[in-house]
Amino acid sequence: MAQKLELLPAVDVRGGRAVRLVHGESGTETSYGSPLEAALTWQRAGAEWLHLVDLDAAFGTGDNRELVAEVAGAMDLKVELSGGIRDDASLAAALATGCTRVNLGTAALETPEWVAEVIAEHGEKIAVGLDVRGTTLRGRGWTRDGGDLYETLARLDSEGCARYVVTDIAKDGTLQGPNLGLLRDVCAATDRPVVASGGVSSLDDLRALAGLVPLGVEGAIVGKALYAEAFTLEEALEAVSR
Ligand SMILES: O=C(O)c1ccccc1N[C@@H]1O[C@H](COP(=O)(O)O)[C@@H](O)[C@H]1O
Repeated sequence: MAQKLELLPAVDVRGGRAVRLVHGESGTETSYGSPLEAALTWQRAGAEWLHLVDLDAAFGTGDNRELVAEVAGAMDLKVELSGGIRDDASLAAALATGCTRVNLGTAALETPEWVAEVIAEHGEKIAVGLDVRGTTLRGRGWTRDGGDLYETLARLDSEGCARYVVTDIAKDGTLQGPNLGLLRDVCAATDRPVVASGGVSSLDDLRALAGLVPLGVEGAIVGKALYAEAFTLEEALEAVSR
C-alpha cells in the first residue's frame, strides 16, 4: 500500500507572533496571534507534525528562541524546526528543544563543510530546506542567491542528506497551488524523500501532492490555507488519508 502524504501545519514566528508572509518577504506579515495557541490548535485537530519556523532568526532580525523552545516542548507531536540554524550553538539549541528534526537553509549554501559534518553526525535529524526561485537557491531570509538547485542537491545527496524540504518562493503564501513540476523534477533528481512547501490552497492541491507520493513526495507543509480557513486541518487529513 502506498504511504500516505504527511501534513505539516506551519507556525512561523516573527516578533513573538504566529505570522504568514507572502513570497517570504519581510513586511508582508499577517499576524495570527499566539504561536503556542496556533500549534496547540493544529495538535488538537490531529496533526502528527508541526513545521515551526523562527522567522526572525532566518531574517537575521533577532530570534524567538525561547518561545520556539516553549512551543516545541509543549507538543506531543513531531516537530520540524527551522530558521537561523547555522552553527554548532544554534544547532545544539534547536536539538535541545526535543524537536524531531531541523531544517538547514542558509548554512547549506554558505557553510557546506559544516553541513556535511552535521549530516554525518545527526543523520535523520537533519533536513535541508531548498528554497528556490526558478532553480536558484535563496538564503538569508530568501534575500540572497545561493547557487543552483540541482548542483546543491547532488552535493547534499553525496553527503548523505536524509531529506529535503522544497519551497517554491514564488508560490509561498500566495494560495496559488503548489509547483508540481518543480517537485517532480526534484524527485527525479534524488532518491531522498521530499517535503513540499509553498502554495497549497485547496484540498485538491493536497490530493495532487498525494499523487506524487510514489515519486518521493513524503509530506506537505500547509500554512496560509489553514490560517485563511480555506479548509480545516481535519478535512485536510481526511483528504490525504486514502
Ligand atoms: O517560511 C518562510 O516563510 C520563510 C521566509 C523567509 C525565510 C525563511 C523562511 N522559512 C524557512 O526558514 C528556514 C531557513 O532558515 P535559515 O536560512 O536556515 O536561517 C527554511 O526552512 C525556510 O524554509
